[in-house]
Amino acid sequence: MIEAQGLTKRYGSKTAVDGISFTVHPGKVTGFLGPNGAGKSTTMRMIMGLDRPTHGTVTVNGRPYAQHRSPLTEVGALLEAKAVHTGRSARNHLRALAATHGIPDKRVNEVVSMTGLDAVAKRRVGGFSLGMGQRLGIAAALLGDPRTLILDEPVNGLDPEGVLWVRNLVKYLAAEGRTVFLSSHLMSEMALTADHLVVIGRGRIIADGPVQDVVARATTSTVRVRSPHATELAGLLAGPDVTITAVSPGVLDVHGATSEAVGEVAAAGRLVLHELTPITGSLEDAYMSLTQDAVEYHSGVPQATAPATGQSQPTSQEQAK
Ligand SMILES: Nc1ncnc2c1ncn2[C@@H]1O[C@H](COP(=O)(O)OP(=O)(O)OP(=O)(O)O)[C@@H](O)[C@H]1O
Repeated sequence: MIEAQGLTKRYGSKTAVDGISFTVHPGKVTGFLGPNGAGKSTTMRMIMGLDRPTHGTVTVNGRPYAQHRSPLTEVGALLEAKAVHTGRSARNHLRALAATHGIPDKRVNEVVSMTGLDAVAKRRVGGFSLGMGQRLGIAAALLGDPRTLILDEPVNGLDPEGVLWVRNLVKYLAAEGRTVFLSSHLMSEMALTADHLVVIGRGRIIADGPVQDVVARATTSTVRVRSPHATELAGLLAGPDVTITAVSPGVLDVHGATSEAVGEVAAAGRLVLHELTPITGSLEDAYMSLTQDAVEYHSGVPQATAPATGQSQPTSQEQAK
């Protein structure tokens, strides 16, 4: 478990983290989201005792990181994937790390296999690709078989197979009862991986809750309905809280009514429906809406005239979660 209370970090006049309080619970994957410069890495560094809070406290498994006798068995972290001795082989890098923490060599072989590094374990780390470096960083984080894992952008640079591997790995580790806290800018991936979200912007908490709640609160849901009697149906559905948009001939988007209500109105009016689909916003929609006032570094690229980015629900992947 990770518990932050009034956690604050100032660098000179810049407040990177501004009095945040949150708890990361075991048994779940908690995603840590926020725009560039929001304070995610600074928060993770404070959790790991690498930066001292200006105010407030943060504990891992009940104590500040530095007070753990055997920190590697408590917390494993991937903060800077390339922070390794580039002349060493991957296996020797892990062996050196294991030796200084009293971890047996056997565990090195286990994490090498777990992270798919068997074939390259003898190669010098200096020649590793970004993705291989990420795998090595994750192997190092797992070395102490820790109860808590902190992963800053673990899928950065990984190929699709690697992204899937990280997703399955962190879900497995959480299902074992571990605490998993990870950041990513890939919303679609986070939607598939995380159970819970902490969203920060300009150093402050913007949202903290189960993924579905965060998405539901920050997006509007729509019911897509297709009927040969669309005009008549629109007339029956009309009301002060209901907005109806004609998408194309015979297709309506209804805001302000549930799919059950739309279906019942259609049945009462004896109107045939060819489609009745609840459409919820995506995590990306929610994230954009939540962080719109917290983005410090705006790009100057004009927005594409995108259709509604909402997605049908539930998808087979979501059902499989
Ligand atoms: N050592 C430092 N000295 C001065 N300012 C810093 C330092 N580290 C971070 N900052 C500033 O603190 C703010 C938060 O940075 P941080 O790296 O924690 O953000 P982040 O959410 O991890 O961003 P990103 O998504 O880009 O990695 C930024 O404005 C950054 O410039």
